[in-house]
Amino acid sequence: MKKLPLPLKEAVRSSKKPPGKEVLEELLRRHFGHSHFRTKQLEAIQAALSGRDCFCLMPTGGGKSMCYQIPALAKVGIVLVISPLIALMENQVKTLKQKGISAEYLSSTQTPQVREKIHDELDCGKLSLRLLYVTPELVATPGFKAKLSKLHSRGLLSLIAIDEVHCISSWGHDFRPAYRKLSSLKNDLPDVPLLALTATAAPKVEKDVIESLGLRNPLILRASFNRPNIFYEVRYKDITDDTNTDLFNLIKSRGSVCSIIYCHERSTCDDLSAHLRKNGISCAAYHAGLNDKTRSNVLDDWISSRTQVVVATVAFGMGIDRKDVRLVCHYNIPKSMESFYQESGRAGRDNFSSESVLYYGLDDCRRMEFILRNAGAKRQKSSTVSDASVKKSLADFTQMVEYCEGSGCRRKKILECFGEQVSGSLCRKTCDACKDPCNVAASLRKLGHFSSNRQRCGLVPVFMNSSMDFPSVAHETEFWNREEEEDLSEESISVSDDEAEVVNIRIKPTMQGDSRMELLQRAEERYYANSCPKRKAAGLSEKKAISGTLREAAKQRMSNALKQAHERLGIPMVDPEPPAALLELDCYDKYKKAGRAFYNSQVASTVRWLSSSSHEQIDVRLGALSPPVAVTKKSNDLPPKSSLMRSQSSSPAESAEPEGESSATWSSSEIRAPFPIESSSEFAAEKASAGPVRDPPAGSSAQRSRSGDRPSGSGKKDEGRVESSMASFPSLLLRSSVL
Ligand SMILES: Nc1ncnc2c1ncn2[C@@H]1O[C@H](COP(=O)(O)OP(=O)(O)OP(=O)(O)O)[C@@H](O)[C@H]1O
Ligand SMILES: [Mg+2]
Repeated sequence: MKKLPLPLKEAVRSSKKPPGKEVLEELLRRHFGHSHFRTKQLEAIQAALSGRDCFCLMPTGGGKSMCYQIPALAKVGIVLVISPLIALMENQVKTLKQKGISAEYLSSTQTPQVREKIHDELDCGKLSLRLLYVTPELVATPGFKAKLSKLHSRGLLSLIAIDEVHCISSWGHDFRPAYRKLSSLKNDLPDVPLLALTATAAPKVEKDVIESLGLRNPLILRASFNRPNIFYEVRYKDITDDTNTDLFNLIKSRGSVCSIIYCHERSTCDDLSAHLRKNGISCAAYHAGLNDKTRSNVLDDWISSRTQVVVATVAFGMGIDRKDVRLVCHYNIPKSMESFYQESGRAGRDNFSSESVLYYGLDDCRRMEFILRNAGAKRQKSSTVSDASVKKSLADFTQMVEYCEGSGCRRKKILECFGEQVSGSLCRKTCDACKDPCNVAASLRKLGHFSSNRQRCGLVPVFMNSSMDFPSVAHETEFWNREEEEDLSEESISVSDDEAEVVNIRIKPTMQGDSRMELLQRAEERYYANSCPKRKAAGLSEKKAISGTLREAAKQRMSNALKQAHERLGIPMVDPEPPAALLELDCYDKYKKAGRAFYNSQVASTVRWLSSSSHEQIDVRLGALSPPVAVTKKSNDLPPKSSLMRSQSSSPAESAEPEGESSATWSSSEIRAPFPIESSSEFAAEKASAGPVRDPPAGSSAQRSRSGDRPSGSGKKDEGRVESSMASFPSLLLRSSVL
């Protein structure tokens, strides 16, 4: 419901003198229901109202938004808020409107009509809009710049607030190139005050922000980074029997509280989420490999409490605005205290007691170290990063390792990393080291034994013991290919940026199947990127291409998920590989043209689906995917091997079984698709040469792999076949093992 303008507000807005504390507190109470300002809010507001530039550093959840929302109510004209995320803008505008405050946002996601209406409002004589949220990309456009100049010349632009301003600095953790374009604001609109807001405390970021924006004699405000309502704890993977079980027990023991679990890798998110769900926890994965729709559904479900736990990469980041998150777990060590603080800080934004639990593992630690080295080495090649920045990344990471491997107060350690010197008594037993020092010391002793045993066994020492100068293994590690997200809209980049997504470091003989597969996949992707121009010619960029190795890895994941489904449902276990191949093929058929991101997303959702579906549901789906089954006397009523080696058909005309195929063999020891898979160039070539309806030669890959190809199950040739709907999930598994 829209509130009538307050007489107070109108008086304040028309006055030339900046309002005093009492008046501002009254606005705070009247519009937001809070009785007093938090630390530094009042100073920031008064700076903005007096026309002074201000750099405001406040912790996550500290109340930065209020620093520009109150000036919008207290001064004539509008406040322009530059924000990196549409989701964030939407959210704030919605909340403000609910409070009767006139606010809008402009973005490409809105309809032309809505945008036009906002522009009309900006152009009209009597402006009622108080806050306008925009992206940095929009601010940089000449059209919008002209609009701002016009508003300014009419005396209607009272403040420009730049939220998440650390995005301007490549030293920050969320560098966003478009923020750089904001540098011209001060020149274009010199007498409009700028309010720069961030929770990123690195002094280098602060300097960079002030210089890049050209802030003039800014008031610099820094609030304490202490989050007294968060309890900090570290658990040690290497001395824990089973981390997944430990994590499950932790979540269970807290009841159905809203939680976030951060992981480095997308596949870990999918698998961990499936594991927790299997054990009865309402849970979903969130990462940049999922399509926009899935991500937005996951977010909606979590925000509205339909899902309790989100297992996410760093893509679940800025703008996640749920205040009652009670538990944030890190399944892998973050790359810096900065990242850890931001992520763990998503707990307890409502100031109620919350927890941060970090699972520290020596392998994770080594992995992250290598990644940081390699990322630096890679960027150095493109000469954008100096050796100093690699050293800085490693130094930042060392702080994180010290946090985990130290026995002192965790809170003190965090605050020291942000330059705050505090006494140990500040914590009041709100971290594991202060609450139970003996236990932490004992864990660290065990970890020490474990680590020296590893070294005796010839494994490389852990980070804290390793030299900063040991030979580079950069070529053995690789970041997740971030560029694959390029086709997402520029405005949603921050949501999709899994910066710390990592893969395993080196192929060791002991490496688990999935890790090996992932590493091989990267190698294959690199190979294609460097040496396969044919793919480009075929119209499939290498960034989007679905490699054979990726498909093998996906089949392996399906196979594991099927095994887990079998355990969960108590179905007799047989070879899951053929049904896994069918499920993978289904994903491939649907998304081969859309590209890798969509394919990965579909694979992940199938794995999730397997983790929660009933026997009947799986049965029906596999039945629909499986080819017709031939009943032959020769094979003791088992279907011929060929029956699992074809895909579905929608066209009876294309259904005749090639004679030669019935003798094809199936080896359960290797993962195989139900038929040979055409390469993308083959696919493109066929597309180019084939007519709309054409029967390819019997046995050709085109005939076998085209989505919809399938023997009819009727006609003379197919006598004795039974329809695929009769093939049940367990029987499919059983059959395949015998075959
Ligand atoms: N003076 C205040 N008194 C009580 N609550 C407040 C006050 N100011 C802000 N809040 C509340 O604090 C919460 C966090 O505010 P806000 O979203 O502005 O934080 P933030 O600093 O922008 O955090 P982030 O860095 O995560 O974006 C909100 O629920 C807000 O209503
Ligand atoms: Mg904020």
